[in-house]
Amino acid sequence: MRSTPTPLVQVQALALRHGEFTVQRDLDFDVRRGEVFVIAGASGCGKSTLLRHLIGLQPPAAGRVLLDGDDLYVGDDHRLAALRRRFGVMFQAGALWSSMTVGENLMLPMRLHTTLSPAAQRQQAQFKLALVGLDGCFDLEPAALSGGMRKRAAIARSLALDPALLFLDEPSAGLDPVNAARLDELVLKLRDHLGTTVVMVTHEIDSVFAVADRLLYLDEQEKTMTALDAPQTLLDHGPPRVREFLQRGHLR
Ligand SMILES: Nc1ncnc2c1ncn2[C@@H]1O[C@H](COP(=O)(O)OP(=O)(O)OP(=O)(O)O)[C@@H](O)[C@H]1O
Repeated sequence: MRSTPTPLVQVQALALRHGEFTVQRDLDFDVRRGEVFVIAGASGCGKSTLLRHLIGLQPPAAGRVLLDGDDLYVGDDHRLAALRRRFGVMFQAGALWSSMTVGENLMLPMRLHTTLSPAAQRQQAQFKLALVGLDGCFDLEPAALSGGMRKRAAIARSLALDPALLFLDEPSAGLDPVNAARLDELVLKLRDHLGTTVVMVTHEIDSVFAVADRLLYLDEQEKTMTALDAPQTLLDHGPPRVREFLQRGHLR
């Protein structure tokens, strides 16, 4: 009998609080290997707070977050740092160090966390830049890139250590439709060509339908998750507030 692999991320009875204020409670879900998993919901429902819990930045008020079966919040900072090296993160601002070239930005995590030679680091950085469609940008300053290019460079940097799991916070925020669509294509490329599992927060409904295998809906009024399924299934058969949320963008 074959045993099922442990889900990459397991969230169990998780409660999110800021001080006394409960943002969300009773969150129970798994992120499966190789899927694009989108976290969605109305503004202020707790998407960013959940993301912070998933990447080891905010210990839960209750419940657990497991990465590959390992509890993120058990043990010392050293252990947490080692667990965090297993995934990549691109924050909303997608900030790169402005004092370094794009290539140096990509090489920095390798310099800090690997034993690769400088030549190998350079080769890896160039490979990652090509992957996100930024060949030839290695020696540029980040300021010379457009907004969409900067986001893609930030994604390339989050891939520096070849993570199996990538967290993206609002990757297409502030981008025009063409660049937003390019970013969606990149997310699908990472999933389909590299087998990367992607957990993504987004407000963009078009993007949800373009990339999400499953969507987790955090309900602001119920203060818990009220849906987890494929976007089209939720559009057709989800709870009323989730259908309304998805229709708003989808019928534009
Ligand atoms: N550091 C904090 N201290 C206290 N309350 C906070 C803090 N950060 C967020 N909150 C509150 O927690 C709730 C959830 O915020 P969060 O930013 O996670 O929501 P969100 O769904 O990501 O919102 P948005 O879609 O607008 O980015 C909100 O009511 C917010 O005001």
